[in-house]
Amino acid sequence: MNYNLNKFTEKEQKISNYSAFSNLLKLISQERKNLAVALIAILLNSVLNLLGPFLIGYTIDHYVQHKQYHGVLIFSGILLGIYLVALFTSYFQTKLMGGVGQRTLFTLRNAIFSKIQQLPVAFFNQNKAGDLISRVNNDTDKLNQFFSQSLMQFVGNISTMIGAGIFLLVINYKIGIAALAPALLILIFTRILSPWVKRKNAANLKTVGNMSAEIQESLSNFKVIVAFNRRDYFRQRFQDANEKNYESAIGTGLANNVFLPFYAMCASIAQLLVLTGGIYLITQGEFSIGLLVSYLAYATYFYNPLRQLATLWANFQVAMAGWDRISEILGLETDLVTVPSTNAPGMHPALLEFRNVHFGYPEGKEILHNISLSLEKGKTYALVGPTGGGKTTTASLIARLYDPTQGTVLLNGRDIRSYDADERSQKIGFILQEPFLFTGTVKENILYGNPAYKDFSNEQLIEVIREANLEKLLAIFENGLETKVLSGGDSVSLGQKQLIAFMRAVLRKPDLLILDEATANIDTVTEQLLGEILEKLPESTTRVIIAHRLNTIENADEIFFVNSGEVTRAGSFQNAMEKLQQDVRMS
Ligand SMILES: Nc1ncnc2c1ncn2[C@@H]1O[C@H](COP(=O)(O)OP(=O)(O)OP(=O)(O)O)[C@@H](O)[C@H]1O
Repeated sequence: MNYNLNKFTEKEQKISNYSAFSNLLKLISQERKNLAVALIAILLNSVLNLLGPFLIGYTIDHYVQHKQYHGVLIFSGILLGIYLVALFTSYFQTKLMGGVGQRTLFTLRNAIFSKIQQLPVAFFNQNKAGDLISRVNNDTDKLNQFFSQSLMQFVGNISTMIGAGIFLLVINYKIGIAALAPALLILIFTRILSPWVKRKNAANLKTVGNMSAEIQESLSNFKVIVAFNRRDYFRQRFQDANEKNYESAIGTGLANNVFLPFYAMCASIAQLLVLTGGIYLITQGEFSIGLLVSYLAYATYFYNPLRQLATLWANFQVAMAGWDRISEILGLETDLVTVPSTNAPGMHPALLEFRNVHFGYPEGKEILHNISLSLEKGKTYALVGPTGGGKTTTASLIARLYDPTQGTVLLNGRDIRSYDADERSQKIGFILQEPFLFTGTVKENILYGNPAYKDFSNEQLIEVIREANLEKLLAIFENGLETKVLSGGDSVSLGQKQLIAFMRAVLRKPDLLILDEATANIDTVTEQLLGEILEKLPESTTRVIIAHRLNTIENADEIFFVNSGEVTRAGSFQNAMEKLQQDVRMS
Protein backbone atom coordinates (compact mmCIF):
# COMPACT_ATOMS: atom_id res chain seq x y z
CA MET A 1 0.00 0.00 0.00
CA ASN A 2 1.17 3.51 -0.81
CA TYR A 3 1.65 5.43 2.42
CA ASN A 4 3.82 8.15 0.93
CA LEU A 5 1.78 11.30 1.50
CA ASN A 6 3.87 13.27 -0.95
CA LYS A 7 3.35 10.75 -3.71
CA PHE A 8 -0.43 10.62 -3.71
CA THR A 9 -1.80 10.71 -7.22
CA GLU A 10 -3.79 13.76 -8.36
CA LYS A 11 -6.91 11.62 -8.16
CA GLU A 12 -6.19 10.64 -4.57
CA GLN A 13 -5.56 14.30 -3.73
CA LYS A 14 -8.41 15.87 -5.64
CA ILE A 15 -11.24 16.68 -3.33
CA SER A 16 -13.77 19.49 -3.77
CA ASN A 17 -13.98 22.39 -1.34
CA TYR A 18 -17.52 21.33 -0.54
CA SER A 19 -16.74 17.75 0.42
CA ALA A 20 -13.53 18.80 2.20
CA PHE A 21 -15.51 21.29 4.26
CA SER A 22 -18.37 18.92 5.03
CA ASN A 23 -15.86 16.24 6.12
CA LEU A 24 -14.28 18.80 8.39
CA LEU A 25 -17.64 19.75 9.90
CA LYS A 26 -18.33 16.07 10.56
CA LEU A 27 -15.09 15.82 12.53
CA ILE A 28 -16.06 18.75 14.75
CA SER A 29 -19.72 17.80 15.06
CA GLN A 30 -19.61 18.46 18.81
CA GLU A 31 -19.28 22.15 17.96
CA ARG A 32 -22.60 22.20 16.14
CA LYS A 33 -24.41 24.02 18.95
CA ASN A 34 -21.75 26.71 19.29
CA LEU A 35 -21.64 27.16 15.54
CA ALA A 36 -25.44 27.55 15.45
CA VAL A 37 -25.45 30.14 18.26
CA ALA A 38 -22.59 32.04 16.63
CA LEU A 39 -24.48 31.91 13.36
CA ILE A 40 -27.59 33.42 14.93
CA ALA A 41 -25.47 36.15 16.55
CA ILE A 42 -23.78 37.02 13.28
CA LEU A 43 -27.06 37.04 11.35
CA LEU A 44 -28.58 39.34 13.95
CA ASN A 45 -25.53 41.55 13.63
CA SER A 46 -25.99 41.74 9.85
CA VAL A 47 -29.69 42.56 10.08
CA LEU A 48 -29.02 45.30 12.62
CA ASN A 49 -26.30 46.82 10.48
CA LEU A 50 -28.50 46.63 7.40
CA LEU A 51 -31.25 48.65 9.08
CA GLY A 52 -28.87 51.62 9.32
CA PRO A 53 -28.88 52.88 5.71
CA PHE A 54 -32.64 52.42 5.41
CA LEU A 55 -33.29 54.46 8.54
CA ILE A 56 -30.84 57.15 7.42
CA GLY A 57 -32.56 57.41 4.01
CA TYR A 58 -35.93 57.54 5.73
CA THR A 59 -34.75 60.24 8.13
CA ILE A 60 -33.40 62.34 5.25
CA ASP A 61 -36.61 62.10 3.21
CA HIS A 62 -39.02 62.52 6.11
CA TYR A 63 -37.28 64.75 8.63
CA VAL A 64 -34.13 66.40 7.23
CA GLN A 65 -35.79 67.66 4.05
CA HIS A 66 -38.70 68.95 6.14
CA LYS A 67 -36.36 70.41 8.76
CA GLN A 68 -37.94 68.38 11.59
CA TYR A 69 -34.84 68.03 13.75
CA HIS A 70 -36.75 66.47 16.61
CA GLY A 71 -37.36 63.38 14.41
CA VAL A 72 -33.68 63.42 13.35
CA LEU A 73 -32.66 63.24 17.02
CA ILE A 74 -35.07 60.37 17.74
CA PHE A 75 -33.78 58.37 14.76
CA SER A 76 -30.19 59.10 15.69
CA GLY A 77 -30.93 57.64 19.14
CA ILE A 78 -32.53 54.55 17.58
CA LEU A 79 -29.50 54.11 15.31
CA LEU A 80 -27.11 54.42 18.27
CA GLY A 81 -29.08 51.70 20.11
CA ILE A 82 -28.95 49.46 17.05
CA TYR A 83 -25.20 49.94 16.65
CA LEU A 84 -24.61 49.13 20.34
CA VAL A 85 -26.59 45.86 20.12
CA ALA A 86 -24.70 45.04 16.89
CA LEU A 87 -21.42 45.62 18.73
CA PHE A 88 -22.46 43.20 21.48
CA THR A 89 -23.49 40.46 18.99
CA SER A 90 -20.18 40.89 17.20
CA TYR A 91 -18.19 40.56 20.46
CA PHE A 92 -20.24 37.53 21.51
CA GLN A 93 -19.71 35.62 18.29
CA THR A 94 -15.97 36.47 18.22
CA LYS A 95 -15.60 35.05 21.73
CA LEU A 96 -17.60 31.96 20.87
CA MET A 97 -15.69 31.27 17.66
CA GLY A 98 -12.31 31.81 19.33
CA GLY A 99 -13.20 28.83 21.55
CA VAL A 100 -14.43 26.81 18.58
CA GLY A 101 -11.13 27.47 16.76
CA GLN A 102 -8.99 26.36 19.69
CA ARG A 103 -11.09 23.26 20.33
CA THR A 104 -10.97 22.40 16.63
CA LEU A 105 -7.20 22.69 16.76
CA PHE A 106 -7.16 20.47 19.85
CA THR A 107 -9.49 17.85 18.31
CA LEU A 108 -7.63 17.80 15.02
CA ARG A 109 -4.20 17.46 16.57
CA ASN A 110 -5.45 14.61 18.74
CA ALA A 111 -7.15 12.94 15.77
CA ILE A 112 -4.03 13.13 13.59
CA PHE A 113 -1.72 12.03 16.34
CA SER A 114 -3.82 9.00 17.25
CA LYS A 115 -4.22 8.13 13.57
CA ILE A 116 -0.43 8.28 13.17
CA GLN A 117 -0.13 5.96 16.16
CA GLN A 118 -2.38 3.40 14.42
CA LEU A 119 -0.49 3.39 11.14
CA PRO A 120 1.97 0.62 10.30
CA VAL A 121 5.75 0.81 10.14
CA ALA A 122 5.54 1.16 6.33
CA PHE A 123 3.94 4.60 6.81
CA PHE A 124 6.94 5.80 8.82
CA ASN A 125 9.35 4.30 6.32
CA GLN A 126 7.75 6.31 3.55
CA ASN A 127 7.27 9.69 5.22
CA LYS A 128 9.65 12.15 6.78
CA ALA A 129 9.08 12.95 10.44
CA GLY A 130 9.53 16.68 9.82
CA ASP A 131 6.76 16.74 7.23
CA LEU A 132 4.42 14.89 9.60
CA ILE A 133 5.23 17.34 12.40
CA SER A 134 4.43 20.20 10.05
CA ARG A 135 1.05 18.65 9.27
CA VAL A 136 0.23 18.18 12.95
CA ASN A 137 1.37 21.69 13.97
CA ASN A 138 1.28 24.04 11.05
CA ASP A 139 -1.58 22.78 8.92
CA THR A 140 -3.93 22.38 11.86
CA ASP A 141 -3.13 25.94 12.89
CA LYS A 142 -4.28 27.17 9.47
CA LEU A 143 -7.65 25.66 10.27
CA ASN A 144 -7.67 27.21 13.72
CA GLN A 145 -7.06 30.62 12.18
CA PHE A 146 -9.88 30.05 9.76
CA PHE A 147 -12.32 29.00 12.47
CA SER A 148 -11.41 31.58 15.05
CA GLN A 149 -11.01 34.54 12.70
CA SER A 150 -12.47 33.99 9.28
CA LEU A 151 -15.48 31.68 9.35
CA MET A 152 -17.94 33.99 11.09
CA GLN A 153 -16.71 37.04 9.21
CA PHE A 154 -17.33 34.94 6.16
CA VAL A 155 -20.88 34.12 7.22
CA GLY A 156 -21.49 37.68 8.44
CA ASN A 157 -20.26 39.17 5.21
CA ILE A 158 -22.35 36.84 3.12
CA SER A 159 -25.51 37.57 5.12
CA THR A 160 -24.85 41.32 4.97
CA MET A 161 -24.35 41.00 1.22
CA ILE A 162 -27.55 39.03 0.74
CA GLY A 163 -29.49 41.49 2.92
CA ALA A 164 -28.03 44.49 1.07
CA GLY A 165 -28.81 42.79 -2.27
CA ILE A 166 -32.44 42.27 -1.21
CA PHE A 167 -32.78 45.91 -0.12
CA LEU A 168 -31.25 47.05 -3.42
CA LEU A 169 -33.62 44.96 -5.53
CA VAL A 170 -36.78 45.54 -3.51
CA ILE A 171 -36.65 49.33 -3.20
CA ASN A 172 -35.91 49.96 -6.86
CA TYR A 173 -35.13 46.95 -8.99
CA LYS A 174 -33.71 48.97 -11.94
CA ILE A 175 -30.91 50.56 -9.90
CA GLY A 176 -30.69 47.34 -7.90
CA ILE A 177 -29.82 45.34 -11.03
CA ALA A 178 -27.30 47.97 -12.13
CA ALA A 179 -25.68 47.91 -8.70
CA LEU A 180 -25.44 44.12 -8.60
CA ALA A 181 -24.34 43.53 -12.23
CA PRO A 182 -20.57 43.87 -11.52
CA ALA A 183 -20.91 41.14 -8.88
CA LEU A 184 -21.52 38.66 -11.68
CA LEU A 185 -18.05 39.39 -13.04
CA ILE A 186 -16.65 38.78 -9.56
CA LEU A 187 -18.41 35.43 -9.37
CA ILE A 188 -16.99 34.25 -12.70
CA PHE A 189 -13.50 35.54 -11.88
CA THR A 190 -13.53 33.79 -8.48
CA ARG A 191 -14.73 30.47 -9.85
CA ILE A 192 -12.05 30.45 -12.50
CA LEU A 193 -9.17 31.39 -10.22
CA SER A 194 -10.03 29.53 -6.97
CA PRO A 195 -8.64 26.10 -7.93
CA TRP A 196 -5.37 27.75 -8.99
CA VAL A 197 -5.14 29.65 -5.69
CA LYS A 198 -5.81 26.47 -3.70
CA ARG A 199 -3.11 24.61 -5.65
CA LYS A 200 -0.65 27.39 -4.92
CA ASN A 201 -1.46 27.19 -1.20
CA ALA A 202 -1.16 23.41 -1.15
CA ALA A 203 2.24 23.64 -2.86
CA ASN A 204 3.31 26.23 -0.32
CA LEU A 205 2.31 24.04 2.65
CA LYS A 206 4.31 21.24 1.06
CA THR A 207 7.42 23.42 0.97
CA VAL A 208 6.88 24.24 4.67
CA GLY A 209 6.70 20.47 5.33
CA ASN A 210 9.92 19.88 3.35
CA MET A 211 11.71 22.60 5.24
CA SER A 212 10.60 21.10 8.53
CA ALA A 213 11.82 17.68 7.32
CA GLU A 214 15.26 19.19 6.57
CA ILE A 215 15.47 20.70 10.04
CA GLN A 216 14.43 17.43 11.66
CA GLU A 217 16.95 15.40 9.64
CA SER A 218 19.90 17.62 10.41
CA LEU A 219 18.99 17.98 14.10
CA SER A 220 18.68 14.25 14.60
CA ASN A 221 21.96 13.54 12.78
CA PHE A 222 24.00 16.46 14.02
CA LYS A 223 26.86 14.30 15.31
CA VAL A 224 27.44 12.68 11.94
CA ILE A 225 27.23 16.10 10.32
CA VAL A 226 29.88 17.49 12.68
CA ALA A 227 32.09 14.38 12.44
CA PHE A 228 32.08 14.45 8.65
CA ASN A 229 32.22 18.21 8.55
CA ARG A 230 29.06 18.31 6.43
CA ARG A 231 27.67 21.46 7.97
CA ASP A 232 28.00 23.39 4.71
CA TYR A 233 26.24 20.62 2.82
CA PHE A 234 23.30 20.62 5.21
CA ARG A 235 23.29 24.41 5.35
CA GLN A 236 23.00 24.37 1.57
CA ARG A 237 20.21 21.78 1.67
CA PHE A 238 18.29 23.85 4.19
CA GLN A 239 18.93 26.99 2.16
CA ASP A 240 17.52 25.26 -0.94
CA ALA A 241 14.41 24.14 0.94
CA ASN A 242 14.05 27.61 2.45
CA GLU A 243 14.46 29.18 -0.97
CA LYS A 244 11.78 26.95 -2.46
CA ASN A 245 9.49 27.91 0.40
CA TYR A 246 10.33 31.59 -0.11
CA GLU A 247 9.60 31.46 -3.84
CA SER A 248 6.43 29.51 -3.33
CA ALA A 249 5.33 31.88 -0.53
CA ILE A 250 5.77 34.87 -2.82
CA GLY A 251 3.76 33.17 -5.57
CA THR A 252 1.10 32.13 -3.07
CA GLY A 253 0.94 35.62 -1.58
CA LEU A 254 0.32 37.03 -5.05
CA ALA A 255 -2.30 34.37 -5.76
CA ASN A 256 -4.03 35.06 -2.45
CA ASN A 257 -4.20 38.77 -3.28
CA VAL A 258 -5.33 38.40 -6.85
CA PHE A 259 -9.01 38.82 -5.95
CA LEU A 260 -8.70 42.06 -4.04
CA PRO A 261 -8.00 44.65 -6.77
CA PHE A 262 -10.56 43.14 -9.09
CA TYR A 263 -13.23 43.17 -6.39
CA ALA A 264 -12.37 46.79 -5.56
CA MET A 265 -12.73 47.82 -9.19
CA CYS A 266 -16.14 46.12 -9.47
CA ALA A 267 -17.27 47.92 -6.27
CA SER A 268 -16.29 51.30 -7.72
CA ILE A 269 -18.13 50.53 -10.97
CA ALA A 270 -21.24 49.62 -8.95
CA GLN A 271 -21.09 52.94 -7.03
CA LEU A 272 -20.78 54.79 -10.30
CA LEU A 273 -23.78 52.99 -11.76
CA VAL A 274 -25.91 53.68 -8.66
CA LEU A 275 -24.91 57.34 -8.66
CA THR A 276 -25.61 57.99 -12.34
CA GLY A 277 -28.75 55.80 -12.44
CA GLY A 278 -30.02 57.30 -9.16
CA ILE A 279 -29.49 60.93 -10.24
CA TYR A 280 -31.18 60.20 -13.56
CA LEU A 281 -34.21 58.66 -11.81
CA ILE A 282 -34.37 61.62 -9.37
CA THR A 283 -34.59 63.97 -12.37
CA GLN A 284 -37.42 61.73 -13.65
CA GLY A 285 -39.15 61.93 -10.25
CA GLU A 286 -38.90 58.19 -9.66
CA PHE A 287 -36.35 58.34 -6.83
CA SER A 288 -35.55 60.47 -3.77
CA ILE A 289 -32.32 61.91 -2.37
CA GLY A 290 -32.80 59.89 0.83
CA LEU A 291 -33.11 56.69 -1.18
CA LEU A 292 -29.99 57.58 -3.20
CA VAL A 293 -28.04 57.95 0.06
CA SER A 294 -29.48 54.58 1.25
CA TYR A 295 -28.55 52.99 -2.08
CA LEU A 296 -25.01 54.25 -2.03
CA ALA A 297 -24.70 52.84 1.49
CA TYR A 298 -26.26 49.50 0.46
CA ALA A 299 -23.95 49.25 -2.53
CA THR A 300 -21.08 49.77 -0.06
CA TYR A 301 -22.67 47.18 2.24
CA PHE A 302 -22.78 44.79 -0.67
CA TYR A 303 -19.30 45.33 -2.10
CA ASN A 304 -17.31 45.94 1.09
CA PRO A 305 -18.05 42.46 2.45
CA LEU A 306 -17.32 41.16 -1.01
CA ARG A 307 -13.91 42.79 -0.85
CA GLN A 308 -13.33 41.28 2.57
CA LEU A 309 -14.54 38.00 1.18
CA ALA A 310 -11.65 38.15 -1.26
CA THR A 311 -9.25 37.97 1.68
CA LEU A 312 -11.43 35.51 3.55
CA TRP A 313 -11.76 33.34 0.48
CA ALA A 314 -7.99 33.21 0.28
CA ASN A 315 -7.91 32.21 3.98
CA PHE A 316 -10.49 29.59 3.21
CA GLN A 317 -8.30 28.24 0.40
CA VAL A 318 -5.30 28.12 2.76
CA ALA A 319 -7.40 26.33 5.39
CA MET A 320 -8.79 23.86 2.86
CA ALA A 321 -5.30 23.17 1.49
CA GLY A 322 -4.20 22.47 5.09
CA TRP A 323 -7.25 20.34 5.69
CA ASP A 324 -6.55 18.33 2.51
CA ARG A 325 -3.07 17.56 3.84
CA ILE A 326 -4.53 16.62 7.22
CA SER A 327 -7.27 14.47 5.70
CA GLU A 328 -4.64 12.63 3.65
CA ILE A 329 -3.41 11.29 6.99
CA LEU A 330 -6.85 10.85 8.53
CA GLY A 331 -8.01 8.96 5.43
CA LEU A 332 -5.22 6.38 5.73
CA GLU A 333 -6.04 3.00 7.14
CA THR A 334 -3.52 0.49 8.34
CA ASP A 335 -3.16 -2.46 6.01
CA LEU A 336 -2.16 -4.56 9.02
CA VAL A 337 -5.77 -5.35 9.90
CA THR A 338 -6.83 -8.11 12.27
CA VAL A 339 -8.52 -10.89 10.31
CA PRO A 340 -11.00 -13.46 11.68
CA SER A 341 -9.28 -16.30 13.47
CA THR A 342 -9.12 -19.58 11.54
CA ASN A 343 -6.85 -22.45 12.39
CA ALA A 344 -4.61 -23.42 9.52
CA PRO A 345 -4.88 -27.05 8.46
CA GLY A 346 -2.23 -29.54 9.58
CA MET A 347 -0.37 -30.35 12.79
CA HIS A 348 1.18 -27.47 14.69
CA PRO A 349 4.10 -28.38 16.84
CA ALA A 350 5.66 -25.07 15.84
CA LEU A 351 5.28 -21.86 17.78
CA LEU A 352 5.82 -19.89 14.62
CA GLU A 353 5.74 -20.91 11.01
CA PHE A 354 6.37 -19.25 7.63
CA ARG A 355 4.41 -20.87 4.80
CA ASN A 356 5.60 -19.89 1.34
CA VAL A 357 6.26 -16.34 2.41
CA HIS A 358 7.24 -13.67 -0.10
CA PHE A 359 7.96 -10.11 0.86
CA GLY A 360 9.06 -6.85 -0.74
CA TYR A 361 9.03 -3.31 0.64
CA PRO A 362 6.61 -0.91 -1.06
CA GLU A 363 8.04 0.32 -4.36
CA GLY A 364 10.99 -2.05 -4.01
CA LYS A 365 11.96 -5.42 -5.41
CA GLU A 366 11.11 -8.67 -3.65
CA ILE A 367 13.41 -9.23 -0.65
CA LEU A 368 12.26 -12.67 0.53
CA HIS A 369 11.32 -15.40 -1.94
CA ASN A 370 9.04 -18.26 -1.00
CA ILE A 371 10.29 -18.85 2.55
CA SER A 372 9.02 -21.78 4.58
CA LEU A 373 10.39 -22.36 8.07
CA SER A 374 9.17 -23.26 11.50
CA LEU A 375 10.30 -22.31 14.98
CA GLU A 376 9.52 -24.68 17.80
CA LYS A 377 8.74 -23.88 21.40
CA GLY A 378 11.71 -23.53 23.71
CA LYS A 379 14.40 -23.68 21.02
CA THR A 380 17.04 -21.14 20.13
CA TYR A 381 17.43 -20.15 16.50
CA ALA A 382 20.06 -18.01 14.89
CA LEU A 383 19.72 -16.04 11.68
CA VAL A 384 23.07 -15.43 10.05
CA GLY A 385 24.03 -14.11 6.67
CA PRO A 386 25.70 -11.21 4.91
CA THR A 387 24.77 -7.59 5.43
CA GLY A 388 21.57 -6.72 3.63
CA GLY A 389 20.73 -10.40 3.24
CA GLY A 390 17.27 -10.06 4.79
CA LYS A 391 17.67 -11.05 8.47
CA THR A 392 15.97 -7.99 9.97
CA THR A 393 13.24 -8.25 7.34
CA THR A 394 12.60 -11.88 8.32
CA ALA A 395 12.48 -10.89 12.00
CA SER A 396 10.12 -8.00 11.17
CA LEU A 397 7.73 -10.44 9.54
CA ILE A 398 7.90 -12.69 12.60
CA ALA A 399 6.88 -9.73 14.77
CA ARG A 400 4.31 -8.64 12.15
CA LEU A 401 5.80 -5.22 11.57
CA TYR A 402 4.81 -6.01 7.99
CA ASP A 403 2.58 -8.58 6.33
CA PRO A 404 3.97 -10.89 3.67
CA THR A 405 3.09 -9.91 0.11
CA GLN A 406 2.26 -13.61 -0.41
CA GLY A 407 2.07 -16.60 1.90
CA THR A 408 1.20 -16.86 5.58
CA VAL A 409 2.88 -16.49 8.93
CA LEU A 410 1.33 -18.66 11.65
CA LEU A 411 1.64 -18.18 15.38
CA ASN A 412 0.56 -21.24 17.38
CA GLY A 413 -1.05 -22.59 14.22
CA ARG A 414 -3.17 -19.48 13.75
CA ASP A 415 -2.69 -16.83 11.09
CA ILE A 416 -0.61 -14.19 12.86
CA ARG A 417 -2.95 -11.57 11.41
CA SER A 418 -5.78 -12.90 13.57
CA TYR A 419 -4.09 -11.77 16.81
CA ASP A 420 -4.85 -8.28 17.95
CA ALA A 421 -1.85 -6.03 18.48
CA ASP A 422 -1.89 -6.36 22.27
CA GLU A 423 -1.98 -10.13 22.25
CA ARG A 424 0.69 -10.38 19.57
CA SER A 425 3.11 -7.97 21.21
CA GLN A 426 2.62 -9.81 24.50
CA LYS A 427 3.64 -13.07 22.83
CA ILE A 428 6.49 -11.72 20.73
CA GLY A 429 9.26 -9.56 22.13
CA PHE A 430 11.50 -7.76 19.65
CA ILE A 431 14.76 -6.10 20.62
CA LEU A 432 15.56 -3.87 17.69
CA GLN A 433 18.93 -3.18 16.16
CA GLU A 434 18.61 0.48 17.17
CA PRO A 435 17.16 0.55 20.67
CA PHE A 436 14.94 3.51 21.33
CA LEU A 437 14.52 5.01 24.75
CA PHE A 438 11.96 7.53 25.88
CA THR A 439 12.97 10.48 27.98
CA GLY A 440 12.47 9.44 31.61
CA THR A 441 14.07 6.94 33.97
CA VAL A 442 15.39 3.40 33.46
CA LYS A 443 12.32 2.22 35.36
CA GLU A 444 9.90 3.99 33.02
CA ASN A 445 11.72 2.61 30.04
CA ILE A 446 11.79 -0.99 31.14
CA LEU A 447 8.12 -0.82 32.09
CA TYR A 448 7.21 0.65 28.72
CA GLY A 449 4.26 -1.26 27.23
CA ASN A 450 4.06 -3.51 30.28
CA PRO A 451 0.96 -2.69 32.32
CA ALA A 452 1.47 -5.75 34.58
CA TYR A 453 3.99 -3.90 36.78
CA LYS A 454 2.61 -0.40 36.31
CA ASP A 455 1.79 0.23 39.96
CA PHE A 456 4.75 -1.65 41.44
CA SER A 457 6.98 0.12 43.93
CA ASN A 458 10.72 0.13 43.25
CA GLU A 459 11.20 -2.63 45.83
CA GLN A 460 8.55 -4.86 44.22
CA LEU A 461 9.98 -4.21 40.81
CA ILE A 462 13.52 -5.04 41.96
CA GLU A 463 12.13 -8.35 43.22
CA VAL A 464 10.62 -9.05 39.78
CA ILE A 465 13.93 -8.10 38.18
CA ARG A 466 15.76 -10.49 40.49
CA GLU A 467 13.38 -13.32 39.60
CA ALA A 468 14.06 -12.67 35.92
CA ASN A 469 17.84 -12.82 36.65
CA LEU A 470 18.23 -9.23 35.49
CA GLU A 471 19.61 -7.71 38.70
CA LYS A 472 23.23 -7.77 37.50
CA LEU A 473 22.20 -5.78 34.45
CA LEU A 474 20.37 -3.22 36.56
CA ALA A 475 23.46 -2.88 38.74
CA ILE A 476 25.33 -1.49 35.72
CA PHE A 477 23.26 1.71 36.02
CA GLU A 478 24.59 4.14 38.56
CA ASN A 479 21.24 5.08 40.07
CA GLY A 480 19.52 1.79 39.33
CA LEU A 481 15.88 2.16 38.36
CA GLU A 482 16.00 5.91 38.88
CA THR A 483 18.84 6.54 36.42
CA LYS A 484 17.77 9.29 34.04
CA VAL A 485 17.78 8.71 30.29
CA LEU A 486 17.10 11.03 27.36
CA SER A 487 15.49 9.78 24.15
CA GLY A 488 17.94 11.35 21.71
CA GLY A 489 20.82 12.15 24.03
CA ASP A 490 23.90 10.45 25.32
CA SER A 491 23.09 10.21 29.00
CA VAL A 492 23.49 6.43 28.65
CA SER A 493 25.79 4.61 26.23
CA LEU A 494 24.54 2.66 23.21
CA GLY A 495 25.37 -0.62 24.96
CA GLN A 496 23.44 0.54 28.04
CA LYS A 497 20.50 1.40 25.80
CA GLN A 498 20.62 -2.14 24.47
CA LEU A 499 20.59 -3.45 28.03
CA ILE A 500 17.49 -1.41 28.87
CA ALA A 501 15.80 -2.68 25.70
CA PHE A 502 16.80 -6.21 26.71
CA MET A 503 15.32 -5.88 30.19
CA ARG A 504 12.19 -4.28 28.72
CA ALA A 505 11.64 -7.27 26.42
CA VAL A 506 12.55 -10.00 28.93
CA LEU A 507 10.24 -8.62 31.63
CA ARG A 508 7.29 -8.96 29.29
CA LYS A 509 7.89 -12.72 29.36
CA PRO A 510 7.20 -13.27 25.68
CA ASP A 511 6.76 -16.74 24.15
CA LEU A 512 9.15 -15.72 21.43
CA LEU A 513 12.03 -13.31 21.88
CA ILE A 514 13.83 -11.81 18.89
CA LEU A 515 17.23 -10.21 19.39
CA ASP A 516 18.32 -8.30 16.33
CA GLU A 517 22.01 -7.50 16.82
CA ALA A 518 20.94 -6.79 20.36
CA THR A 519 24.40 -7.31 21.83
CA ALA A 520 26.45 -5.66 19.11
CA ASN A 521 27.56 -2.83 21.40
CA ILE A 522 28.00 -4.78 24.58
CA ASP A 523 31.32 -5.95 26.04
CA THR A 524 32.03 -9.68 26.06
CA VAL A 525 31.61 -10.08 29.83
CA THR A 526 28.14 -8.49 29.81
CA GLU A 527 27.35 -10.40 26.65
CA GLN A 528 28.06 -13.64 28.51
CA LEU A 529 25.75 -12.43 31.24
CA LEU A 530 23.00 -11.86 28.66
CA GLY A 531 23.63 -15.35 27.35
CA GLU A 532 23.09 -16.74 30.83
CA ILE A 533 19.89 -14.74 31.26
CA LEU A 534 18.64 -16.07 27.94
CA GLU A 535 19.42 -19.61 29.08
CA LYS A 536 17.40 -19.06 32.23
CA LEU A 537 14.31 -17.83 30.41
CA PRO A 538 11.29 -20.12 30.89
CA GLU A 539 11.83 -23.41 29.12
CA SER A 540 9.06 -22.79 26.61
CA THR A 541 10.50 -19.46 25.40
CA THR A 542 11.68 -19.55 21.82
CA ARG A 543 14.64 -17.32 20.98
CA VAL A 544 15.60 -15.92 17.60
CA ILE A 545 19.03 -14.36 17.57
CA ILE A 546 20.43 -12.28 14.75
CA ALA A 547 24.11 -11.69 15.21
CA HIS A 548 27.26 -10.96 13.30
CA ARG A 549 29.44 -11.90 16.31
CA LEU A 550 29.43 -15.64 15.94
CA ASN A 551 30.18 -16.57 19.54
CA THR A 552 26.67 -15.32 20.39
CA ILE A 553 25.06 -18.09 18.38
CA GLU A 554 27.26 -20.99 19.35
CA ASN A 555 24.54 -22.50 21.51
CA ALA A 556 21.76 -22.18 18.94
CA ASP A 557 19.70 -25.31 18.31
CA GLU A 558 19.34 -24.40 14.69
CA ILE A 559 20.98 -21.89 12.40
CA PHE A 560 19.28 -20.36 9.38
CA PHE A 561 21.32 -18.80 6.65
CA VAL A 562 19.64 -15.72 5.17
CA ASN A 563 20.94 -14.42 1.88
CA SER A 564 19.58 -13.01 -1.39
CA GLY A 565 16.01 -13.60 -0.36
CA GLU A 566 16.53 -17.25 0.57
CA VAL A 567 16.40 -18.68 4.09
CA THR A 568 18.08 -22.07 4.30
CA ARG A 569 18.91 -24.41 7.17
CA ALA A 570 22.64 -24.13 7.75
CA GLY A 571 23.02 -27.28 9.83
CA SER A 572 25.71 -27.29 12.51
CA PHE A 573 27.50 -24.19 13.77
CA GLN A 574 30.62 -25.31 11.88
CA ASN A 575 28.68 -25.69 8.63
CA ALA A 576 27.09 -22.29 9.04
CA MET A 577 30.48 -20.64 9.58
CA GLU A 578 31.92 -22.21 6.47
CA LYS A 579 28.90 -21.19 4.43
CA LEU A 580 29.07 -17.65 5.72
CA GLN A 581 32.79 -17.31 5.02
CA GLN A 582 32.32 -18.75 1.54
CA ASP A 583 29.51 -16.34 0.85
CA VAL A 584 31.41 -13.31 2.07
CA ARG A 585 34.41 -14.34 -0.11
CA MET A 586 32.16 -14.61 -3.15
CA SER A 587 30.40 -11.27 -2.67
N1 LIG B 1 12.37 -0.03 5.13
C1 LIG B 1 12.90 -0.51 4.02
N2 LIG B 1 12.47 -0.07 2.82
C2 LIG B 1 13.00 -0.57 1.67
N3 LIG B 1 13.98 -1.50 1.63
C3 LIG B 1 14.45 -1.96 2.79
C4 LIG B 1 13.94 -1.51 4.05
N4 LIG B 1 14.60 -2.16 5.04
C5 LIG B 1 15.48 -2.99 4.44
N5 LIG B 1 15.39 -2.88 3.09
C6 LIG B 1 16.14 -3.65 2.11
O1 LIG B 1 15.91 -5.01 2.34
C7 LIG B 1 17.10 -5.74 2.18
C8 LIG B 1 17.32 -6.61 3.41
O2 LIG B 1 17.55 -5.74 4.51
P1 LIG B 1 17.66 -6.29 5.99
O3 LIG B 1 17.73 -5.11 6.90
O4 LIG B 1 16.58 -7.26 6.23
O5 LIG B 1 19.06 -7.04 5.96
P2 LIG B 1 19.92 -7.64 7.15
O6 LIG B 1 20.31 -9.00 6.72
O7 LIG B 1 19.20 -7.51 8.44
O8 LIG B 1 21.16 -6.67 7.13
P3 LIG B 1 22.14 -6.26 8.34
O9 LIG B 1 22.98 -7.43 8.66
O10 LIG B 1 22.93 -5.15 7.76
O11 LIG B 1 21.27 -5.79 9.47
C9 LIG B 1 18.20 -4.75 1.93
O12 LIG B 1 18.46 -4.77 0.54
C10 LIG B 1 17.62 -3.42 2.31
O13 LIG B 1 18.07 -2.42 1.44
